[in-house]
Amino acid sequence: MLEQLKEEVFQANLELPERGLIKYTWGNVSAVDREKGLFVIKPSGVGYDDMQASDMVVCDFEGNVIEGDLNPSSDMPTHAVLYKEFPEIGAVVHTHSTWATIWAQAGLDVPAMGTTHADTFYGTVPCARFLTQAEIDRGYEEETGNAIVETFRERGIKPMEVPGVLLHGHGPFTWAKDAKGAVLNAVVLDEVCKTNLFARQLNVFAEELPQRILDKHYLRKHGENAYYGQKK
Ligand SMILES: O=C(CO)[C@@H](O)[C@H](O)COP(=O)(O)O
Repeated sequence: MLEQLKEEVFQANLELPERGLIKYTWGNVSAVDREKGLFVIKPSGVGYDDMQASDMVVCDFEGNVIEGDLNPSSDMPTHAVLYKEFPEIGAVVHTHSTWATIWAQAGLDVPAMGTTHADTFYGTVPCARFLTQAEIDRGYEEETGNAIVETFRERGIKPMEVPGVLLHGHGPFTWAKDAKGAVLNAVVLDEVCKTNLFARQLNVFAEELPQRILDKHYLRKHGENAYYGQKK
C-alpha cells in the first residue's frame, strides 16, 4: 500500500542527516495521501542508515497504524493532528535541528529579519507554548499538535504562508505541499534561526524586515504572479 509515497517519505527522511538537521534519530518526516485519508511516516527509533522504504509506517488521521511491522514515530499523533487541522498541507517534518532548537528553548518567536526568511515564511514563525499537565495526561504528542493549531488560529497565521512553528522547550515542525518542500522549509527555518541569533549578537537593535521587503520576497515566490525560482 502507498509504495510510491513510502519511497518519497523514505528519501525525505534520508535528507534530514544529509542536510545536517538531525543527530541520531531526532527527526521524522511524513507525507499524506488525502484521497485515502492516510499518511506515511518514519518508524520510531530506527536509524536512517538502518531503514528502507518498506519500513515506513502507514497511519490514519486518528493515529491508528494501518500497515507496518514497526512502530510509527513517537510524534505520529502530532503529524496526524496537523493533517486533520491544516487540510492544505501534504507533508510534515519534525527535527531537533540545533539553531531552531536554541530559539525553541529560549521560547522565542523567529522574526523575519532577512530575505532568506521572507522567501519562505510570510512573517514571524511562532513559538507555541508549553503544554499543561492536563494536556500531557491526555496525550502528549496529540496535544502538541493541538498547541500548534491553537497558536496559528489565535494569532491568525495561515499555515501555508508560515509553514513552520517552534514548540517551547522542544524544537521545530515544518510542513509543505510535499515531503521535499517540508524538508526545505526545515532547512530554511534552522538557517534563519542561526543568522538571526548572530545578527542580534552583532547588533542588539537589529530590525525586522520592513513589510515592503517581506512582501516583495515572499510574493515574488509564492504570490499569484510568482516568478522567482520558477522553471520555464
Ligand atoms: O521529539 C522527540 C523526542 O523529544 C522525537 O522526535 C524523537 O527525537 C524522535 O522520535 P522517533 O521518531 O524516533 O519516535
